[in-house]
Amino acid sequence: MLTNKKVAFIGAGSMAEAMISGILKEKVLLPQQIFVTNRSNKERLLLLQEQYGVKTFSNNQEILLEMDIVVFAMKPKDIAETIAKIRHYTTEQQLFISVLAGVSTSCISQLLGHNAPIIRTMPNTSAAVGESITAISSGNFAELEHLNMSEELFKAIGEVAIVEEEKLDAITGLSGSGPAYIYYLIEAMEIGAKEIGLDEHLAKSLIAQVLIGAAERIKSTDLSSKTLYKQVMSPGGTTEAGFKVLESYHYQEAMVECIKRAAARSTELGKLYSNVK
Ligand SMILES: NC(=O)C1=CN([C@@H]2O[C@H](COP(=O)(O)OP(=O)(O)OC[C@H]3O[C@@H](n4cnc5c(N)ncnc54)[C@H](O)[C@@H]3O)[C@@H](O)[C@H]2O)C=CC1
Ligand SMILES: O=C(O)[C@@H]1CCC=N1
Repeated sequence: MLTNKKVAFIGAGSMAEAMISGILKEKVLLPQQIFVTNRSNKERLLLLQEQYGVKTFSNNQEILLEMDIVVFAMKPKDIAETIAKIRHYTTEQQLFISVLAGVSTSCISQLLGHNAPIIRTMPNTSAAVGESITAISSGNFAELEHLNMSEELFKAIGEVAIVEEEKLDAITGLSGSGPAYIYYLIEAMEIGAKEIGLDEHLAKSLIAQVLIGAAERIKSTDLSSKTLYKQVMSPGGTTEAGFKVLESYHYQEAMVECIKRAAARSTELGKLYSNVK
């Protein structure tokens, strides 16, 4: 479906790079089908050009008219300004894909000023190792073919879940930001490991395998997470002793509130930066 399609990435940050590297690794697109632009950092574009063989462009927005798909990969705060600059080089025949937190497809439609199809998505940085979970939703004016094309693109960087757009803010708070919560946990486990005298490299590999094992387990069983952690916990044993400390710090409540706050922030970002009610 993506054969001969030209895809432009507007914004060459970490998310765009994670996507580009996965897409090329899986040969979903060839380097010459990918065009990337960034606001100011020319070195960044050069680096992507050298590393991935993709084409880059700047100050040449006319080239956008040749694109079949335009991926918005800048920060939400930059969406209105970006679209104001490029909208004259866009058409209703193109597909627009957004990875932006919070920004709705109706907002993007209004900023574009025409009825091009828009797909809103929420990947995560595990895309860099082909393990993103990307939620994709069919937004304004999008047909099944646009959803299918987007699905093909995002399957290159991991798994895909097709959802309704109204779920996207919640998903952003859970799985878009999710890798950061896990890395924070890992950092804490690393500090703990050091304090009990374990070597840094050994600790890192132990922690990584604990996470991989737990993730595989949760995917392959119908048992609840509660049952799984209870299976680890022997009465009067080590895990129970550790859990008592976690409970005294309200660890679980903190994570619940963290996810709720991140999801609410996604909604706020949409309102803050869209300039559209
Ligand atoms: N980093 C993450 O974990 C995830 C990020 N996202 C979303 O992806 C988007 C990008 O995030 P990151 O890659 O982390 O940000 P980033 O800050 O690394 O990259 C954004 C890039 O966009 C460029 N940019 C801004 N305005 C532009 C314009 N008018 N034209 C061309 N380039 C422009 C900036 O110069 C910057 O290099 C955000 O909207 C974020 O909500 C979504 C899922 C996960
Ligand atoms: O922190 C953020 O706003 C972005 C969206 C999801 C992950 N990173």
